[in-house]
Amino acid sequence: KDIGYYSAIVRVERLLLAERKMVGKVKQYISQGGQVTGDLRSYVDSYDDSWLHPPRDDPLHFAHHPVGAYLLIKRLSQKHMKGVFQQAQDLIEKPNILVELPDKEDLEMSAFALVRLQLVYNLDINSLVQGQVVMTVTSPQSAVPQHIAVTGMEPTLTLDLSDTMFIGDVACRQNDSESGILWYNFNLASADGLNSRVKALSRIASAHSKLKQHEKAFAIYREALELDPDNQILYADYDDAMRLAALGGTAADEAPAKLKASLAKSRHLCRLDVLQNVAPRRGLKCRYVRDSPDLYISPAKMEVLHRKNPRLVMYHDVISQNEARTFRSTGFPKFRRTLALDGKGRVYIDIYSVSESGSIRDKEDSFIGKMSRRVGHLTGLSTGPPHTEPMMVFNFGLGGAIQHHKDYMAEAHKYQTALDGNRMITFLIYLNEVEAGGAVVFPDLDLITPAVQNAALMIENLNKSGDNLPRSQHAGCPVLIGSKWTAIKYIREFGNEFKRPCGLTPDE
Ligand SMILES: O=C(O)CCC(=O)C(=O)O
Ligand SMILES: [Fe+2]
Repeated sequence: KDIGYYSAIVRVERLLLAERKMVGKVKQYISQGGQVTGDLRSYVDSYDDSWLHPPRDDPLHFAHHPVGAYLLIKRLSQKHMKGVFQQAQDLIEKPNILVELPDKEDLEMSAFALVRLQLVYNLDINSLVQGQVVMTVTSPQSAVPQHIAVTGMEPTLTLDLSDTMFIGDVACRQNDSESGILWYNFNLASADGLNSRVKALSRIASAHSKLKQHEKAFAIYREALELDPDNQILYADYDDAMRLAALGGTAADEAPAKLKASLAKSRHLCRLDVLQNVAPRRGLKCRYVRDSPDLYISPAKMEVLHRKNPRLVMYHDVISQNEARTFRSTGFPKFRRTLALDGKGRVYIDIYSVSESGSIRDKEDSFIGKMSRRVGHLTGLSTGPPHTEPMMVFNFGLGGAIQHHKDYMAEAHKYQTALDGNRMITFLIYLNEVEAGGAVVFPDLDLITPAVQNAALMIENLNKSGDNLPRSQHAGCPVLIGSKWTAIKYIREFGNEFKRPCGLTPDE
């Protein structure tokens, strides 16, 4: 599937609105004495009315909250919902509310988004099941972990034991058994009877077995068998685990070690960003630049974040609120799942990098052409033909992020860059404000760049001699609350030989 509800939050927003509209209309119809089928009736009756009245400052709040988005997708991915929506549509005729409903993959991947967010931000699962986003922070100074609330409690956004069990199962299926155990442990701690206790234990044991922690797995199977000595399935599972251990491993490969290690590189910066923003943001240091004649009338406000190797500059107010909106609506119809590029120049889906994006050439759209030229004016570089990449517009998905990477093409697939030269400069424009998460971080520089609406981040990927700057590697932190939109213009080397000539020394 190349689009999905989990891979762009804007789709969840639209789903939320479609559902809200449908429920409102049906309730009105019923209150006027209209008759509806049982399915439709029980659906609107069980719809939580507080979802009809979101907080005034964020009408899309339930799509912007990770638990809200998960619950919405869960509710509407149930098989009978298609029929329910069809019935509602027949009653109402106009306006058209029928939308493509989420499917099993959307549900699975929105559960996995919760796994990722929990992992990256060290979220407290006991709080998350009550709709509260709370980070667990362990500091060297104190033995007791501290809890820092990012959002308040939300009684309408609660997860039950079947949700946490499902989320644990999804984590294990996506080869993150360590996270799976955390979620199952919640079930174990909240088990209210023998059956649920045994069920949680057997899931935990099987996860340990997958992680090749065989002794631990055996001990937990034995604990479960003591509670439920006649459970034949448990015996069979225990047997399987012993056979696997004897064979020296498991059939399924616990693969994400590499992915998780790469995640760990930027994780502490992502956590720090959210923690800093719980406290008031620090003041910014700006200066005005007039590097190009086009900027004499309206100079750009420029903030140097890193002087060299690589040079990183934040330009403030490069677009207006209206232009940000036009960017978003121009990009959306072209959206497809963003693919990652491996070291050999092949594309693949990275389950830890979730966004959708679309690319638009300057010639295709006059607004985009105008924005490209503005990027040219701001950077003093050529963004026009013949050597240019189309503008890219992104919206991140649930827990959407981008794993750390370098924007230039490495040696291995230089052939891809032969026509236009390598990606010399990345110009990243923030099209909205993200409530929590979504910062761009530079692990080698220990630097967090905040997402500031209408501002742009300029990243130098190559030095003036065209050498790669590996310290430019960066990651986009997972979106914790809100929705993240960006536009990116990658500026190539060719066509800019005279605008950005070699420096006086090779390392400039
Ligand atoms: O938007 C972000 O957070 C970073 C995106 C990025 O680095 C890229 O697409 O090259
Ligand atoms: Fe990048």
